Amino acid sequence: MEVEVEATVSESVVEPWDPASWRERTAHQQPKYRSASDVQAVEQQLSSNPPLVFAEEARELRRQLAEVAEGKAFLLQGGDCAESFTDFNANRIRDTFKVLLQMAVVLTFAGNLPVVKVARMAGQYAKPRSADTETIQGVELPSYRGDIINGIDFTADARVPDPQRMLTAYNQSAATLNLLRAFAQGGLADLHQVHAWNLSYLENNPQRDRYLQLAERLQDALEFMAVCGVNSSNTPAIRETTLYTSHEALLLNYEQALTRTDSLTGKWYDCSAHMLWIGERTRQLDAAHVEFLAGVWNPIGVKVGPNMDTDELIRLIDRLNPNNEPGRLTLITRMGANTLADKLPALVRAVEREGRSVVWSTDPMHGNTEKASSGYKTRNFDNILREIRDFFAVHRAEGTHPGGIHLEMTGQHVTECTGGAWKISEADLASCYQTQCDPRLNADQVLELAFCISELLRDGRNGKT
Ligand SMILES: O=C[C@H](O)[C@H](O)COP(=O)(O)O
Ligand SMILES: C=C(OP(=O)(O)O)C(=O)O
Repeated sequence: MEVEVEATVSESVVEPWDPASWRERTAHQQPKYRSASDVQAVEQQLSSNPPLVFAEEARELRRQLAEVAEGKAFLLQGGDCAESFTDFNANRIRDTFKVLLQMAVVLTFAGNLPVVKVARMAGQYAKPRSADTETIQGVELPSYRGDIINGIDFTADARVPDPQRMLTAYNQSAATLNLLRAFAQGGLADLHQVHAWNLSYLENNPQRDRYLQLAERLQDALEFMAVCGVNSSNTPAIRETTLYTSHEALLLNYEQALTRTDSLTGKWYDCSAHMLWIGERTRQLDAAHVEFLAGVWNPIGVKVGPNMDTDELIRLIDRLNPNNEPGRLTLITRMGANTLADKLPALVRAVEREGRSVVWSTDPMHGNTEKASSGYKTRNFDNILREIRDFFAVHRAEGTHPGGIHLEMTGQHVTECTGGAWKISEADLASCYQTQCDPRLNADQVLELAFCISELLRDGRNGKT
């Protein structure tokens, strides 16, 4: 399934960057399409389609992430493990939008820091896999690699990579982005709505009282401001928000086709999303994904797993952010609750020693995947929380800023991760297990986590470690 294009360019040779220069490198985790001419036709179509985002928006996100790098803001990044073509509807988009915003309100209020909101949405359609094939009851088929590549049904036909899927992903991303922009600017994000949201949404939530207390304090603050003449009609900051989009830049044919020169600055931007990241399986220094993202000016992220060593990290940082610009690069650690406290300090010290400016964010999901006895892939809430707590503790000890969190989550009431206040057990997983690939936190678990993180942020503000 995986195409390994021979590497022909050595790391030390500096070639002029071009959106196609990744094709000279080894491209991991790419589909093997049956017809090169069909792929080219789709690429051509995508290249002539309008960009999904505007370069200036990506620059604004970079400016905001620079604030995070300097310890003056916090990054909240989250959304589906993988978006789906069939479960594509307004309610799902709305529910994830709402839960992200609720989290952001909790974190802003407690942390007293602006929260930069970045959704894993409007383009998160491609998945790297551990194995090229999967076997069920003796039948072996190619792995599902995300709806942009092949189908999830376990049939030989569905698993054939189809380039036309890139066009569907583009169209659905455009529609998702359109709705997110409408929600963000059209009144759904009004802080006055916080009460309205939670009444139906949190009805049975064990955290309901804590959330209501916070919402009431927020309401008091808004009423006080209204008395002073500051309200939704004269202050957009109360009525509107900005939610940026992001996804793993995995399928490079698609990313290249959406890469454009910005008319204002003449620089290249990947206009498929505001922020792109490189996954743990594709971050090899001399390979295609690093080559591609090194050349675009979007803010970018890179996953940092437990095997990263300090030299490799510094070389990767220098390759992706050679001018050491704050806001350009987010390091998303995903080490596992049992490993992070051992591995992270050396990496943080090396980055500090070398004077590199990065945003440190934690993905507490990908290092904590386990298999339940029923066979479901799951993650336990306590392990997720433990990795987050250790992340904060390491950064507090090193005097650096625990800058953000990266979650696979949904606004739906799924049962994919065990634990949390509702004590989802392994036996409960079957009742609503809907993910395309990896287990997500559900709406209640996400909100519970937001309260836990808000306490960590508050402790930091009060100087506790
Ligand atoms: O989301 C990340 C990866 O795509 C996922 O964890 C891979 O899962 P696998 O190990 O089942 O292939
Ligand atoms: C594949 C992902 O993560 P990682 O690269 O860290 O495994 C992901 O975030 O979807």
